[in-house]
Amino acid sequence: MSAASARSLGKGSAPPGPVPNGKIRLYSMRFCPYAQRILLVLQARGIGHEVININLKNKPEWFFTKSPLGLVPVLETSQGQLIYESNIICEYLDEAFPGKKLLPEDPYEKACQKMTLELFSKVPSLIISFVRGQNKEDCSGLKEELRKAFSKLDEALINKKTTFFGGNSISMIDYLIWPWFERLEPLELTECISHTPKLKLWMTATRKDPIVTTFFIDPKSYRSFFNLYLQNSIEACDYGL
Ligand SMILES: N[C@@H](CCC(=O)N[C@@H](CSCC(=O)c1ccc([N+](=O)[O-])cc1)C(=O)NCC(=O)O)C(=O)O
Repeated sequence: MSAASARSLGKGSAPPGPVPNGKIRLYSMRFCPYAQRILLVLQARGIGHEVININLKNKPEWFFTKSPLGLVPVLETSQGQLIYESNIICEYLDEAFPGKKLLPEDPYEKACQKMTLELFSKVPSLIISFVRGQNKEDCSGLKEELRKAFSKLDEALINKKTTFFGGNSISMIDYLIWPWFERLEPLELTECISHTPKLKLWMTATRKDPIVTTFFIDPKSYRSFFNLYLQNSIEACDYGL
């Protein structure tokens, strides 16, 4: 369905042609947690797509015509429409394509998923600060902030009394937050979930989801990627290919 594992395009590459009819295109990067959200949703919804990986350390000149901030992920439709910001892309995909939705129809249940996303909202910046600060500074403050955010998510699961955040089957909110949980082990941050038993059970259940399994990357590859990324190596985005 896609070429999610293709080498990335960099400076000097030819701009890609229009998106074929009946397809949708994702501009991605293999180790990007935000882009992983989109891959999970595309796969879960069975949406035919293609993937173009972007070398974020050597961006093609044309990429800024697709993404005003030069960030992945970006979605492009066959009508040339461009959509960026991972939350917005996921909601668009869920609405634009027929079939069983990942977001609930019920307005209250939908609001609950958005509130859970708010509880999670500090986690990506805390984790990236930890990645950047590792080996250089005392990260105990960041870890404490992460533990607090994870406690809130644990409480949400306790109150809901379900395996997943939206009920007893996996749904949009689980896919939106999972990519950062996948990175806890390679970053040696699992101690930050030691006090959250329900969240740990959620992680185990989510890790077993066949779609999550399809896009799972092993801890060693993440570590190698992070090392190269922090050195600003132009090989980082293609690590392992
Ligand atoms: N709101 C946006 C954020 C998008 C974003 O920031 N994209 C990064 C790529 S992600 C940066 C990255 O590679 C990375 C790797 C690992 C981890 N982690 O383990 O937590 C976090 C981030 C980027 O393109 N960046 C390009 C650029 O900055 O020039 C959205 O929701 O779409």
